[in-house]
Amino acid sequence: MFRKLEFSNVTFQYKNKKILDNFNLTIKRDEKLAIVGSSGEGKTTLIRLLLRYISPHSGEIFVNKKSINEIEDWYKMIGVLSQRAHIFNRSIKDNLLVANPNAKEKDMYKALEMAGLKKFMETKTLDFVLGDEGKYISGGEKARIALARLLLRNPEIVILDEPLEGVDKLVEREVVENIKEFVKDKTLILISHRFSILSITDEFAVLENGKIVEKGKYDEHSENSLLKRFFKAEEELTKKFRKD
Ligand SMILES: Nc1ncnc2c1ncn2[C@@H]1O[C@H](COP(=O)(O)OP(=O)(O)OP(=O)(O)O)[C@@H](O)[C@H]1O
Repeated sequence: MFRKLEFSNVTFQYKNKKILDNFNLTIKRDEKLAIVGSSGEGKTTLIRLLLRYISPHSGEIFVNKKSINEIEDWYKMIGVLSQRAHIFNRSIKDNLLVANPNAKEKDMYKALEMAGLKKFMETKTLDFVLGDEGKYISGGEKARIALARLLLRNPEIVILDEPLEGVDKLVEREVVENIKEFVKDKTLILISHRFSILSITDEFAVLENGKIVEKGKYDEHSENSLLKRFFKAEEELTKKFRKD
């Protein structure tokens, strides 16, 4: 059972470019944390480290106080929704069975609906073939198939990288509510620029210059923090568009 994830003095660089620099972060079971940072700060790099696609150049990542590399069922524990989900040239059903071979059709329809694909499914059956890399469906639909897959997998730790990518505003609120319900008894790491989804986390960690510079509830962040500047910028943009 997952209890604790710990990045301890992790340093990672691509060629000469340092991305993470003595990075420290602890995430406990059931915590719901958003990682906020400007583009290129290393949020996706963090996910790749967690997936063990890359390894720290120094420092270590611990899961339940053991090295992440020693956790045998790590891939069962975590589920990642990334921006580059792989869609197979098979039916919707097969694309979902990859996540959970025991899933029943009833569960698949429920997961598709929770992921915001109710309307999409009104004209299709589970046998609909998605095409090579999902060429018969839109980018947003691909992202939501990937979300449905994650819902069916039901991992202990959920990592969401821009989960609302391709979700249009009309169903956004519903999808956010569904994700909120889904992660209620799970550990969540969320990366997003969309403010509606950030509301499902309890805490925000701000990534800047390879480190977490602030972590805490919204009110605990300083007035001039990147987090508050992000929120303010979004608010001002909304106001400006309303006016225009
Ligand atoms: N394979 C790679 N080789 C070299 N540089 C890379 C590689 N992958 C990413 N980078 C660089 O590392 C930095 C961090 O990338 P990363 O994708 O982790 O950022 P991010 O915070 O997720 O950005 P965004 O919010 O735009 O998705 C970026 O400057 C990026 O250009």
